[in-house]
Amino acid sequence: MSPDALDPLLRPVPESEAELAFEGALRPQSLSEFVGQRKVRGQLELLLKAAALQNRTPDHILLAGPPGLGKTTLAMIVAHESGRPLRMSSGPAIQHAGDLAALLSSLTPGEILFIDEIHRMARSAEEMLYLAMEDFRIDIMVGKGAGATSIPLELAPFTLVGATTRSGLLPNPLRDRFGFTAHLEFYDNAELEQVLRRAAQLLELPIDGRALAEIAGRCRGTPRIANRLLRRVRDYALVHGSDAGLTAVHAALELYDVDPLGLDRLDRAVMEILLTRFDGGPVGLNTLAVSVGEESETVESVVEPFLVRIGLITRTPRGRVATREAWQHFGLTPRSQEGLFGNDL
Ligand SMILES: Nc1ncnc2c1ncn2[C@@H]1O[C@H](COP(=O)(O)OP(=O)(O)OP(=O)(O)O)[C@@H](O)[C@H]1O
Repeated sequence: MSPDALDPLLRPVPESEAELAFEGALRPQSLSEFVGQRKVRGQLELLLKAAALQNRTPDHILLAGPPGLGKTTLAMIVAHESGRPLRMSSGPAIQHAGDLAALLSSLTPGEILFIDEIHRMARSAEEMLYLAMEDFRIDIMVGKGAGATSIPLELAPFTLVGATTRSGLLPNPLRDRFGFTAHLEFYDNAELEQVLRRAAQLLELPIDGRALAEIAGRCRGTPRIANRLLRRVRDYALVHGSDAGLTAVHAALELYDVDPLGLDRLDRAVMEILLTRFDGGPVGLNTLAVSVGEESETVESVVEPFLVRIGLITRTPRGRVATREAWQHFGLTPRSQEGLFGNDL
């Protein structure tokens, strides 16, 4: 199952044209509008200013972190702040070195090239990218076998902004060619309230602070989910002719099955299997993924980072282990007391 198949309300990727338009309308345009990630903002600001002062293309940038935390938004901001055009592509669209060659050779001088999910690019294209990033040059192979020759092709200088939810999957030579890697973290509740306040203003939705705080606490530390929950609360208030207050928030989130911790169906499935079938672990990630009928990549990049962050599971050398808080949250009791908690291992 891909992230597309997750709970429609909480899934990390947009599901429709309407959703994309909604996201687009709420996207911050500048670093100063971008909420949270203070360190990353400061680092990017310095990098862009230095490039502007030297009148050169900014260094290549890698944005790493779970879905929905603002990687695409930051790529757009980099282009906007540096006054350069933006070209957008994605790893899965680059299946052959030829796809990448066509893309790179069509760039205009100084263009920002955004490659989302860069870890999913074809291996042959990755190798071509090394040279392109370093020397703004590629070698095009013509012919096959003994008669094959390579023709060098000069490229216009460009800045690559790569985004990945799995930076560990990138080969070192590729990772090393980025001048700067930003690791995006989950947002805290105060930051999410700020994201929500800004979105409510843009949507012209009157909503009080307690309602915002309640949504902020249930959106998996993720701005995309925060905005999506806000939209459901707005729908609820509209249909019921009510205020978008705490009552509407509770009713809407209950209707959509959003857990008080913001856990979605897949989070809950992973936790329940870990607690009930494996008695709290330790258990390997692949076994967990197979048990919930999910790909390991989705469990590792979408589910696990959040569960670790809120302290429901810990990673140990022997596998994933449920914490004391996990047993409490699910109202379950461990079968045996021995070696159950991550802290005790
Ligand atoms: N720091 C932020 N401040 C305000 N809004 C944000 C912020 N980060 C993300 N958003 C909002 O969240 C939504 C999702 O952000 P974005 O598409 O940039 O995430 P992403 O990390 O690229 O996700 P994916 O990995 O799934 O492509 C956008 O609508 C954007 O407006």
